[in-house]
Amino acid sequence: MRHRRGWALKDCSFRLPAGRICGLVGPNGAGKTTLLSIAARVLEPTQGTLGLFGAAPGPVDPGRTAFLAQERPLFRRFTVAETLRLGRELNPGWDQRAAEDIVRAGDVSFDAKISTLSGGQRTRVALALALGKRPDLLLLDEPMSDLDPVARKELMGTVLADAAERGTTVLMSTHVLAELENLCDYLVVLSGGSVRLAGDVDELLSVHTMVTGATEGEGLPASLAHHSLVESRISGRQFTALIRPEGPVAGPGETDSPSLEELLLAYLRSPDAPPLITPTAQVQDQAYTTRTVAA
Ligand SMILES: Nc1ncnc2c1ncn2[C@@H]1O[C@H](COP(=O)(O)OP(=O)(O)OP(=O)(O)O)[C@@H](O)[C@H]1O
Repeated sequence: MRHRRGWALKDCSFRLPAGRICGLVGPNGAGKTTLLSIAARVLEPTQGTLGLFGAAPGPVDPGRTAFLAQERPLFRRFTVAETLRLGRELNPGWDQRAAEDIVRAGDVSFDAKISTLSGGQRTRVALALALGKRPDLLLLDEPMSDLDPVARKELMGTVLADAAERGTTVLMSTHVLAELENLCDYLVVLSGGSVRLAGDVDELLSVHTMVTGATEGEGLPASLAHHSLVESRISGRQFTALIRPEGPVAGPGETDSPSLEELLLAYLRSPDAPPLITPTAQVQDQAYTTRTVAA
């Protein structure tokens, strides 16, 4: 996706298997909203293609995708009840009860006008609208940003339970790294419009190792040079490094598995680290990658 100021997304190819809950992480301006908007067909990419639901790129039933956009676009003059009614009339597979349950759980009045709702309440209604559609693909742009901690847990629990029951694929951007651990089983990290990391969370964690120990001289131990270095920090005479081992990790220092938050922080701090796209996340079919959509 190219804007007048330059590329918002470039060399951005990955595959998200069906039924996975995928966290989309990256610094401000990395291209997360752009990617979600392309997936939701709100934006047409300048180049490249998007394939949905295992089909070759082409028209898809818009009812199969729901998008919770960052600005939560709702009609301000509608009441909550009218908003849900709109959802019901526009979507053949609409589930009124599921949508109402989400609104009710937040004690939001069905008679309240959207313009009078708080940011978090608006997010709740927008999420009710998205989940009421019963989508196969749920695209969430920073769903937790204006929710209080209790509402976050409750609503993300609803999303997860719903996805588990119906096999929904979820792609969710967030800056709340600590909470991703309990939410996602798949991950895409963007930086500068490109994919830095993509794949199954367990697989990504298993191919990385944290090493800590005493520095050699003032730097990292020479033995670490045999591995791919993602990030290292030196504090006094101690170092901490996140590596992708290229064999057994020998030499001084203790090794440990990184937490998901440690893994993500290391990649976010080091945009020049070598990218890693695991085999399940690689695009196999050339048709998905090269066709020019619009001049
Ligand atoms: N309509 C536009 N015109 C010009 N540039 C744009 C436009 N929309 C987005 N961009 C640029 O594209 C890049 C990616 O923006 P995007 O909103 O996708 O980032 P993001 O990862 O969602 O950021 P954030 O975490 O701040 O929400 C940014 O550099 C942004 O300035």
